[in-house]
Amino acid sequence: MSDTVDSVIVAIDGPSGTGKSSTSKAVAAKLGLSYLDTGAQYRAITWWMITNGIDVDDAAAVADASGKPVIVSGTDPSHPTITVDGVDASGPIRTQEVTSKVSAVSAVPEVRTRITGLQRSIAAAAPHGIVVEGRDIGTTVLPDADLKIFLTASPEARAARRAGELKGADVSATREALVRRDAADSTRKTSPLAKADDAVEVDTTELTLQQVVECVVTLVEERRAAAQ
Ligand SMILES: Nc1ncnc2c1ncn2[C@@H]1O[C@H](COP(=O)(O)OP(=O)(O)OP(=O)(O)O)[C@@H](O)[C@H]1O
Ligand SMILES: Nc1ccn([C@@H]2O[C@H](COP(=O)(O)O)[C@@H](O)[C@H]2O)c(=O)n1
Repeated sequence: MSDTVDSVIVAIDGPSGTGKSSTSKAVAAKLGLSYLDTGAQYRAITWWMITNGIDVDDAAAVADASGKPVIVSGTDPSHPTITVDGVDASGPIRTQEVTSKVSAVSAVPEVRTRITGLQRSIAAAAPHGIVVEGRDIGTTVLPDADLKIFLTASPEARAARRAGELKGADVSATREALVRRDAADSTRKTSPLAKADDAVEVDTTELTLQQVVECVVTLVEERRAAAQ
């Protein structure tokens, strides 16, 4: 376990729409831990590239600019925040344009090096431990995490969940878009979306959010008990 007695580092990875954010926030709130949405950080740097006129398909230009934006993540699970150069980016990072461009930006090695460093320093500073969610947390960012979870769900379930959020969205178009994004994230060379060998896989297709949260909380408590 991490240095402080009750401190715990939990890594939650998985494809898009499997419930990482909802689960991670609820688990962190229940256990008094900090929470970090790493996807929001990749979205934030993508938004900065777009608003500063950088062609996101030009990997060299993205790499050159990758050190410029100042990205700050607030880690309270009941009120997570993200700013870029001091500006609240929580709304703009959720647009369709950012969603369609984020995989190109997050595939650039210089971007990953920058954001991974940020993630590690946030995790190290969390006073009681942290739940960090993303695509490569268990494999690359925090390979020594106390507990690693890999969430999955069928593409149909994930598309139905997302389409439910985006009122009136077409489920099959939503399914195609998320499958395409997963494929890009899983096949990039640097730190692709992958399950760590020692991660616990939880298929959420038939589970309610509450059941998934209870499952993860139980796993954390088991790890804590085993470490006593
Ligand atoms: N087990 C579940 N059953 C039903 N709906 C769920 C479940 N888990 C999450 N959801 C809903 O599915 C949607 C997507 O969840 P969430 O944003 O947590 O996924 P995610 O894995 O973080 O997605 P992304 O990687 O795209 O950010 C949300 O509307 C959430 O309320
Ligand atoms: N650890 C991570 C987290 C995210 N990404 C990239 O960001 C995109 C957006 O993530 P969401 O969770 O907000 O959907 C995702 O599609 C990845 O391209 C990443 O590379 N590594």
